[in-house]
Amino acid sequence: MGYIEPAPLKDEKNPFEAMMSRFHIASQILGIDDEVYNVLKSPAKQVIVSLPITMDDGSIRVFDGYRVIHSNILGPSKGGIRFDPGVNIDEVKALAAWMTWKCAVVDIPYGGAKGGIQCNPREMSSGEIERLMRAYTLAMIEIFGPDRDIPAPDMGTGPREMAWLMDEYSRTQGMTINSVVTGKPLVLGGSLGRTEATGRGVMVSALAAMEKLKINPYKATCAVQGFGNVGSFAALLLAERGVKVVAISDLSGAYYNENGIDIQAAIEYRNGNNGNLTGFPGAELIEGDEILGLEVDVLVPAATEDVITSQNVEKIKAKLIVEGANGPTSAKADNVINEKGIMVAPDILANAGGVTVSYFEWVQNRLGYKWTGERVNRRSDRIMKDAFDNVYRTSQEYKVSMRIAAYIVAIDKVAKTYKYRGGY
Ligand SMILES: NC(=O)C1=CN([C@@H]2O[C@H](COP(=O)(O)OP(=O)(O)OC[C@H]3O[C@@H](n4cnc5c(N)ncnc54)[C@H](O)[C@@H]3O)[C@@H](O)[C@H]2O)C=CC1
Ligand SMILES: O=C(O)CCC(=O)C(=O)O
Repeated sequence: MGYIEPAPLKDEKNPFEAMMSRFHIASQILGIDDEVYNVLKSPAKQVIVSLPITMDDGSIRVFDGYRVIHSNILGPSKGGIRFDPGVNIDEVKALAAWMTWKCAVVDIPYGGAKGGIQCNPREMSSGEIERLMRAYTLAMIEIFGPDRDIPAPDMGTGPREMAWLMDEYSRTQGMTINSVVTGKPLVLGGSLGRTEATGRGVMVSALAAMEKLKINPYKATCAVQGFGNVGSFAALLLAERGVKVVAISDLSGAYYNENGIDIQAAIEYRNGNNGNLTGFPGAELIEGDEILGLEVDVLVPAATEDVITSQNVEKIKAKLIVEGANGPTSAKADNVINEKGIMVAPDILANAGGVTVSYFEWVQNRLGYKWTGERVNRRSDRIMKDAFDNVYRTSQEYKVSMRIAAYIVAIDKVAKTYKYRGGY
């Protein structure tokens, strides 16, 4: 490959730039040719829609909706839908590309996509959210499809929203097509294990990394930022394996207990408290950002992008970072982390348990058959562990960080597949 200037990092907190900077480094190491580089860096399709919704008070509000398909080289594109006030096109582009790399790292036959709506679901009624989800589905009717593009949950969405999407899509087709979306409720063809899957994959990655670092889980401490789907299950499953989770956090603040937090109690509290930890009595309230600088063995950022940046990376004391969130670490912070010798199980590896079980859900829907939870967990654990070992081996072989190694594994697979397919 001829020398290609890396996209200059104009804005450290721009997730697409962060993705591109790692993509560039790994592509250079692999020496992929210019043609493939240019194909892989460019999202295949970007769709932006305006969604007028009748609110409960009778007024009409217009929401911006996005879907970006980064690549369908490995198969139909796959990726979640985010409901958050911060959603924007650069974020969705980065998240879509990360899906491409993630599916390749765990070797499942999907390309990458992501969608989102700029909205605040915490301030909307269930009826307003349902109308928004159905309008978004109709606007994307030409994009979605069980062999084209298959959405799933992400921040701010869950099984309820996926059920509405499946129903709206099925109405337009005149029959029930449950394989158009994953992360559905069990009664609609959801898979056992999908709700916990991303957190479970984080736990498997964390234990695999602790083994390499010779950290005994029964003597280890951990802090988990974000207490939604990913963070709460990661915390619960790590605690079940002996790790002392001393801190958790969400948008309401961070909660610290040096003796370890009862995670099951925290989940029950959150579920009965409008989905957040405000007033959680099992720990002391500390400043939200303090969670990143705690004296712990393992740090699990499981909230959102760019929480670890050049501004706060020096404060990190953990020996291991396991990224439950997508893009929690900025590209600038990577250098400091590497200099400090902190191991990172990167997002495109550590949080791939969710899409892995989404794949199992899609397979089950297409077979019209249900797997047991035991089968789902056994197979996803094996995929996650094999992927971890592969990325670790690659990092040793190329003498690079686990993050760059994960990109090398992914780009190599997608680039080779592109070459075999040819004809572009
Ligand atoms: N749900 C899934 O299956 C997957 C999610 N992810 C990623 O994991 C991350 C979290 O997603 P979910 O758990 O699904 O979302 P969620 O909406 O269920 O939970 C997000 C949690 O993070 C908290 N949060 C948001 N911003 C925060 C901040 N600045 N500081 C502290 N806490 C904050 C929220 O209060 C909430 O507790 C996102 O980056 C998402 O893209 C990655 C793979 C799959
Ligand atoms: O389950 C899926 O298909 C995608 C989940 C997701 O959006 C992600 O891994 O970031």
